[in-house]
Amino acid sequence: MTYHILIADPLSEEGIYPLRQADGLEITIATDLSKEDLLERIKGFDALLVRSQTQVTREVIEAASNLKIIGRAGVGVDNIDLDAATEHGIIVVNAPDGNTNSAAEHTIAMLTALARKIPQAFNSLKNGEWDRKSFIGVELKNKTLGVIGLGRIGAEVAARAKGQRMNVIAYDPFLTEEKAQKMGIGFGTVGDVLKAADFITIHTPLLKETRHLINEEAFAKMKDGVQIINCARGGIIDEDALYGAIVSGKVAGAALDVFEMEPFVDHPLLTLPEVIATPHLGASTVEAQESVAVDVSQDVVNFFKGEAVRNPVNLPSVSKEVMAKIAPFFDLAEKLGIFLSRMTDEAIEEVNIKYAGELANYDVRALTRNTVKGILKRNLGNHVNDVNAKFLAERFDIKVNEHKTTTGKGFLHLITAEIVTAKFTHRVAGTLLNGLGARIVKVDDYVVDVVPEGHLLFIKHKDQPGAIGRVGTLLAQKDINIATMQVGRSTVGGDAIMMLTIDNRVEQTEIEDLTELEDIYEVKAIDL
Ligand SMILES: NC(=O)c1ccc[n+]([C@@H]2O[C@H](COP(=O)([O-])OP(=O)(O)OC[C@H]3O[C@@H](n4cnc5c(N)ncnc54)[C@H](O)[C@@H]3O)[C@@H](O)[C@H]2O)c1
Ligand SMILES: O=C(O)[C@H](O)COP(=O)(O)O
Repeated sequence: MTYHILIADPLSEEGIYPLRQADGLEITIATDLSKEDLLERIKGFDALLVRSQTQVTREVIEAASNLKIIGRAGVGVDNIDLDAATEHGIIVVNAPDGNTNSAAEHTIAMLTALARKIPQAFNSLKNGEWDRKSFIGVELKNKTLGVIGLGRIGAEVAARAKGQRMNVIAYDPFLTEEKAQKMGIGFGTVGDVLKAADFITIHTPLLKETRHLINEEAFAKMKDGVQIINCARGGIIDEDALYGAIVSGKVAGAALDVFEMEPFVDHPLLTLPEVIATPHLGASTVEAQESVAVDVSQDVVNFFKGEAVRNPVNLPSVSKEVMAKIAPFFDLAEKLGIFLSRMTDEAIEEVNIKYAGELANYDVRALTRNTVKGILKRNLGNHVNDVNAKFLAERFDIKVNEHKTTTGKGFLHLITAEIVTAKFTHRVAGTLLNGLGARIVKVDDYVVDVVPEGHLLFIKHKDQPGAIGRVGTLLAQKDINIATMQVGRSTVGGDAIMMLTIDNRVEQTEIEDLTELEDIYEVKAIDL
């Protein structure tokens, strides 16, 4: 099988080495595609790799009928419609760590250039002037740097600013007093940071909550003569408000690497002498480009090899340690879902998944998604996958609940999956037995011991002599070999079940014939 990869923004050739090395991947590099060209060409591709330039809109995703993975060689995924990708079961991966250092260094370069008016002085010199009066700067030492967003880049910038003997104050919703103390910085609300800072640097993602976070109202709270740096995302600062604040003298300078509309070449802000700017170069170093391209390429290779990706954006990421604990249960979790989906033809209203024993100590959301995927597969086939399983469950008004208890109920680990319909509740439980592999150990209230593999028949019947024999005889007449058989009953002469593993898939007519046998209530064929 060959997977087709489209690289639509320039990526480091050294960085895409993992893709070049992998078997079964065919790479097409086509950068600077127009929107129309991308829409036209995307159809044939299984993977799309981009930086921040290519806009992966819902329209693009809808046109991409084969697309399985989008790789963003960088951090920001605001150019990718994540909801559309999730709905279409397309996994989005990024490279969150590879350009942190470069972006932090660029921010410090911008801060220093801004404080000392280096670009303006250089321009003047290039124009044949020797002007030593117009470019009086300010020192960074003892000034306060306000950092809004203290994630990977914000924290690196804060550490470097301390090296410049600046005081740092930060706001981040995840910043605690203890952490701030450890870092040797101050912390407060956004308002506190805006009020205290001589320089303000922004390092948040662009989200609904951060769009125009720095607006007219925010400028009003700042010190007179404040200077602003934005190496995060355009749109976090309201550019019209910034223009007004500079013209009014409130803001003494701004250093911008990112803009609301990129490319950004013809904007009033660029006419102001107080503004210095670079064309989104924060991550543009040899090292960062190689690093982000390697990370994202490796995830694409992992994905097509069926292995876990390291940096999923539209799936919760799971640490290596947790992954090692839960990965052996992936297949069982999905099979419990498939099993349950065959237990009823009614609309499922609720899914409850209970983790007992050691498993309850881990983040098992990936297993829950697998079970939900198994349940939905009956009606959705390959349209459901890990990425969209929970989204699709929500769309069908199926509530999914996860429960955990560390008491193993006699097993080291036990997963019990349950579906609730308007009339019935069905449940199936499974475990992994040391050295023996997966087992289904309970179906509804009946204890069984069945390998979840191949073709199963689940038969409900009356506990009467002859019932089991009649089933065996009919299957023999149809030339269907029984590999294993388990029986269980609630009370003598009451309801009972048979669980058979058979060598061939049974046809619908054969199920109907079995159902017509005396004392047989219900027959379900389950292919795992
Ligand atoms: N200019 C460039 O070329 C360049 C390069 C790399 C990254 N970036 C951008 O830099 C930004 C930061 O990247 P990162 O890797 O540090 O991301 P990160 O996820 O590590 O950090 C972002 C931080 O912002 C915080 N945050 C979210 N909402 C906030 C709010 N309302 N107020 C304050 N803080 C808030 C988060 O809690 C998080 O700690 C992103 O927008 C990314 O796209 C730009
Ligand atoms: O979010 C990012 O990683 C940066 O903005 C870098 O974007 P780029 O890959 O287009 O340089």
